[in-house]
Amino acid sequence: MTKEQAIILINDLRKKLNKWAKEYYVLDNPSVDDTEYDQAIHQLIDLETQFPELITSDSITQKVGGIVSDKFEKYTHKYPMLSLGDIFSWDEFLNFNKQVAKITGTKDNEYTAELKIDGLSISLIYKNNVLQNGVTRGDGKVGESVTTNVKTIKSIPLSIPVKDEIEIRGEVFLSKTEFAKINEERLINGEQLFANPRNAAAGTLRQLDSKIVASRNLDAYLYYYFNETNPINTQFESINQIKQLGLKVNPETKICKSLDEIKAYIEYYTEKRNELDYEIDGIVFKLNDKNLQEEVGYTAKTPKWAIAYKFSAEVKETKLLDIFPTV
Ligand SMILES: CC(C)(CNC(=O)c1ccc(Oc2ccccc2)cc1)c1ccc2c(N)nc(N)nc2n1
Repeated sequence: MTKEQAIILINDLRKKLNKWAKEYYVLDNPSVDDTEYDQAIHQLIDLETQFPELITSDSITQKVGGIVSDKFEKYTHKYPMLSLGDIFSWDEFLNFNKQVAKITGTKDNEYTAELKIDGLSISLIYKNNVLQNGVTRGDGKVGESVTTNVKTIKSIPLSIPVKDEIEIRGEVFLSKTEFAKINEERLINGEQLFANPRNAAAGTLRQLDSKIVASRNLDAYLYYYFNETNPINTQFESINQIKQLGLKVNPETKICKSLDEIKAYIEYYTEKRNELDYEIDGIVFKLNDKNLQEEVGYTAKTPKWAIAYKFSAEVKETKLLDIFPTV
């Protein structure tokens, strides 16, 4: 095969594989079966092995990991990764809304409601269409560059169809199903078990061997979009834009236009959380309008236009007999 023929084949395979990967890992709606996908990826790997000069950093073959780092480089966030104030009751939410109303002039504020995934925060920097960096939150100002590991997360695309420099942030997590699989394997190998999906995700993302990271199916839901060139006016539109770019957003996200809708959302997910295949530790409410967000402003560490409504820590049912077998 000539190099020219290989270039045509490689580009066709990459286009197909990127589309199929997005359908499978982001939209959870595959259009081809695993066999067809696996055949195409092996054909691409063979071609890239024959013509290594045709390998590009955003080729899907680069998502399989294999680089072992000795440490992670520090990375200073262009904008701080802020944290959230916590509340634990409906009365506290009413008080939060009252504080916001002092600035916005109305108690009928429009909020987005977003599930608070129990994972770890990540910041993705794309420039010239390509994923340049994946950085942990760290202390909010300086994080660790875990780009090699982030690239192995199947639902995070290595390229997006926009050239601007864009920062997309969200939560990396392990599903309950994946967490159980990993701990089962560790039990068989006599390794120490992870305490919960959050610890397992954090331990995995900070693995120095990206092959191990690729073997554990980390996932991510993104919720923060920042594009200096083309800013977006509402939080809900930002999430839509993230989705348009081919990244994964949480499908339970809604706009709440009244206190009744907010109360209903809280009640619904307080029950429904046990049915989700990922752990959540609360709900994040954000003033939807970005101009109002800037008016309400920030404290040193948190926005004053967002709040985390935390669920009471799950009380694991423990039977008395488990504790006092002689009872
Ligand atoms: C709201 C924000 C704190 C993100 N926002 C920011 O980090 C942020 C950072 C600088 C901003 O603007 C500034 C720029 C320069 C200086 C100061 C602020 C604005 C927002 C946040 C934090 C955790 C979240 C979580 N676990 N789940 C969901 N669903 N949403 C979350 N949202």
